[in-house]
Amino acid sequence: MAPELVQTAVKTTGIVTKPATVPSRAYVTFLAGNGDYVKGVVGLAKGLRKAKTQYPLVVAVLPDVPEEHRKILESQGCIVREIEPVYPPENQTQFAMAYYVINYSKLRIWEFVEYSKMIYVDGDIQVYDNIDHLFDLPDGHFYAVMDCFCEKTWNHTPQYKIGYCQQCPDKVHWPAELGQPPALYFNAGMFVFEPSLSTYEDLLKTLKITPPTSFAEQDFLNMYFKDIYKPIPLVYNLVLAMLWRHPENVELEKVKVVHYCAAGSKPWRYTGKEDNMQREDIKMLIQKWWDIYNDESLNYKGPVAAAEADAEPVNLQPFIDALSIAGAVQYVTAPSAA
Ligand SMILES: O=c1ccn([C@@H]2O[C@H](COP(=O)(O)OP(=O)(O)O)[C@@H](O)[C@H]2O)c(=O)[nH]1
Ligand SMILES: OC[C@H]1O[C@H](O[C@@H]2[C@@H](O)[C@H](O)[C@@H](O)[C@H](O)[C@@H]2O)[C@H](O)[C@@H](O)[C@H]1O
Ligand SMILES: [Mn+2]
Repeated sequence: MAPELVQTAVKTTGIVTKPATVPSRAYVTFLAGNGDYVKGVVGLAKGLRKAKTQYPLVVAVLPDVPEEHRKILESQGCIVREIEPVYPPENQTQFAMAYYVINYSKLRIWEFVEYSKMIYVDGDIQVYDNIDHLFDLPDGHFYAVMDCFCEKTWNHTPQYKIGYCQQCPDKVHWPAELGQPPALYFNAGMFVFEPSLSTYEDLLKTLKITPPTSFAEQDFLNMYFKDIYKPIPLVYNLVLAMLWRHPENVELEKVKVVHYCAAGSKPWRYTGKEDNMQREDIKMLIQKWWDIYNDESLNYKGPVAAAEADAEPVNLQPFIDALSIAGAVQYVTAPSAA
């Protein structure tokens, strides 16, 4: 696959720069641990195939992802790349919800400079329609969908306490005495970005002097990209809580990307017991995820098989004859046995 070849070239020269080649694009996700998130990534790989994306899926794996899981992902056509964990400033992680600290490691994807543009998606995201057109968005910006502040995971914030949410800024106005309303804030489960070594180095340098906060790398990325962030429609990352917090903003039949981030909504762990998990739309979306995960016709068939599946059989003999007559090709003949 071209990206891997480019990647090898970059590694061989040792000079990691943006190769002056045709822009290369890929989806990228992040996998940590030896648990069941690997099912999320398998589902994502099959969903992207069903949506007929023309780009590969790179999986940035932490060292604790077992070889068996890596093989499963490679068998589904994923490009598996090991990354080192990224930890926030020493002994300050108590400010971030422990569950989220591992997500700082997502920052390593800015180092994937063999790709000119990437779309990051969490492993608990499913892509139900082709979104390749997002790669054509103008460079120089950070594209992501706005988040919602109404779930109790936000109960430590002033906006939650006064009932303010950017999804409905006219419902509860931001009080002047609190100063400026919060800048537009994106959900970091899906975003369109340009890998860059200078940005990567600056991200890590800035992280070293930025105390962790509740939503860990999501807060950090919102702070870092505040000036170039451009919201994109929620059809590109439906944060499930929007269904019960802001139903007036959701046209479910138009949604292209679903983010299973609400408590209890990870399809591969779904029990239906948590709040909102018995909703008909939630049950439909869980089934929709499983239909893709269980669809064997969506399994990766390999580059050759895939090419053969589409190509007419070709008789290469006339081509070889023409080449040998023209003397264009000096076939290396095996040395005589004598
Ligand atoms: O044990 C874990 C936790 C998280 N992740 C990865 O980190 C992402 C962010 O975590 P999660 O989606 O659970 O956060 P949420 O979007 O639910 O807040 C996941 O989608 C996975 O890609 C993982 O691979 N293993
Ligand atoms: O590490 C912080 C995480 O923050 C985000 O999840 C949050 C956010 O969506 C809140 O709005 C929800 O209330 C909450 O449940 C959910 O976990 C990203 O989806 C995830 O990838 C990751 O960056
Ligand atoms: Mn997620």
